[in-house]
Amino acid sequence: MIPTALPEVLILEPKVFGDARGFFFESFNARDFAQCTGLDVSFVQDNHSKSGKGVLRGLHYQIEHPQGKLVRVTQGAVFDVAVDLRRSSPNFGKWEGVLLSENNKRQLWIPPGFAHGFLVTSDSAEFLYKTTDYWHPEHERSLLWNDPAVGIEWPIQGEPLLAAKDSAAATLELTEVFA
Ligand SMILES: Cc1cn([C@H]2C[C@H](O)[C@@H](COP(=O)(O)OP(=O)(O)O[C@H]3O[C@@H](C)C(=O)[C@@H](O)[C@H]3O)O2)c(=O)[nH]c1=O
Repeated sequence: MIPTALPEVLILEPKVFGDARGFFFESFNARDFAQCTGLDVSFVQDNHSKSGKGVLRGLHYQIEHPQGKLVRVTQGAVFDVAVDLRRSSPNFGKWEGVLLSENNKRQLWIPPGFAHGFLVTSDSAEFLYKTTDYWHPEHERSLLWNDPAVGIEWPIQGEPLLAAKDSAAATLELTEVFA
């Protein structure tokens, strides 16, 4: 496990077994996850998306039923970002960005209370993640990806491809946050 600048956001690197056939690794093991993170969480939903180069999804969170997310990339590469939205946190409004790719096989743990998003930096990317709570569309919120008050340094020149809801997302000043 590799810590990040945001102490609750963790990078996990699975042990990959390569041989003449290809590779094998345990992409999730509940006992190892609990042991190496010290967390007692259970995952209830798995999601899978595919996106083209320059697509930016996020920055998403649920203001009620907040989800912890364990995210990874099985094809291509993304710049994955978490933003601490807990007002009481010393890191409120701070972000962390990590390259996740099919090659490095890194996984990122994003706890409840954080917004999450990613930018596809390869021609396309398949993105898989586990969540600790179910999707509650009525509680979904989007933080504006390029809010200067957050200042995420996205590795992009020009404009990303966004969903309408993400183009119209709220800034940190105006969005609902966690206590
Ligand atoms: C998130 C979600 C969406 N959907 C549906 C709703 C919609 O018709 C379609 C696409 O949804 P979205 O546009 O919200 O997909 P997307 O923009 O990929 O949303 C995801 O973004 C990343 C960054 C996250 O962190 C996730 O939690 C999630 O918010 O899928 C579900 O059925 N279940 C779900 O859990």
